[in-house]
Amino acid sequence: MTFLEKIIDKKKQEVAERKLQAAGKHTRKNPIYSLHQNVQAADHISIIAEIKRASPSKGAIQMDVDILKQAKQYEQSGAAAISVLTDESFFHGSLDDLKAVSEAVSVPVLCKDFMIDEIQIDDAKNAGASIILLILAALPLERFQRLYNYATEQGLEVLCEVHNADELKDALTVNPKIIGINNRNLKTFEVDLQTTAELVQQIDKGELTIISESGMRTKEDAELARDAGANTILVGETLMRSNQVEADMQALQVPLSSTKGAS
Ligand SMILES: O=P(O)(O)OC[C@@H](O)[C@@H](O)c1c[nH]c2ccccc12
Repeated sequence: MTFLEKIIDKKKQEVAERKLQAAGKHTRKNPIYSLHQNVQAADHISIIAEIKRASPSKGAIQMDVDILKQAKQYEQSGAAAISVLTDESFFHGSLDDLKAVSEAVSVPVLCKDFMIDEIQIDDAKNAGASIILLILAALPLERFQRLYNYATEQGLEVLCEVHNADELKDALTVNPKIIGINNRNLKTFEVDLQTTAELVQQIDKGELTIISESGMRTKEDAELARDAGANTILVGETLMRSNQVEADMQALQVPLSSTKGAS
């Protein structure tokens, strides 16, 4: 069984238990913000900065992080959105984290979880998310399409995450505005930044938000993503371990017009 399969099995149990509880009260306090608009307006690579205490591939990253302090630093450093891991069992996050962050900042917040059911989308919206994640590797095509439509009907943006050409082809069936290319294979945890370059070629970019996700550490990595054709990067571990978040984010926000070939 791959890790992704283990996570999805557990998620199915959690969703079944969740459905036995009463519907969540509508306690959302913040408006919905648009990542896509932020990205289109920027003249540099946009950053989705992630709050991630731990992960199955890395174990503990920063368990005792002050998430509000971290989120505000991300916002002040120009984050186009903030990603909050909400999975409890494998990533030590929660919807309470997402709610706290959403109420503390004025940028869109991405609910980073393994979505398999509409009820998770309702809960994410209720907690303050502006964007949800749908992972093609974790969903049959028809389920992906339904969840995509459901989330957009709720006014949320959807990050459609792919890792190979087949998943990309499936994602494109919904005409997504936001495509994330995960450089980390969620089945093997291997990271290869070339994944972005290989898959971007197969997208008619137009006005899409194209995110290179995972394994971003340096300015050179951001330049590689940009030169491949991405306009956004999603950065977790590097920023969680950084003791100079603002400087690191500055360095990663490389200008969008590549200077390649200029004399
Ligand atoms: O910490 P990194 O290598 O910067 O990666 C961030 C992000 O891409 C990663 O957390 C991620 C990408 N897709 C996911 C799906 C589920 C959980 C986590 C993820």
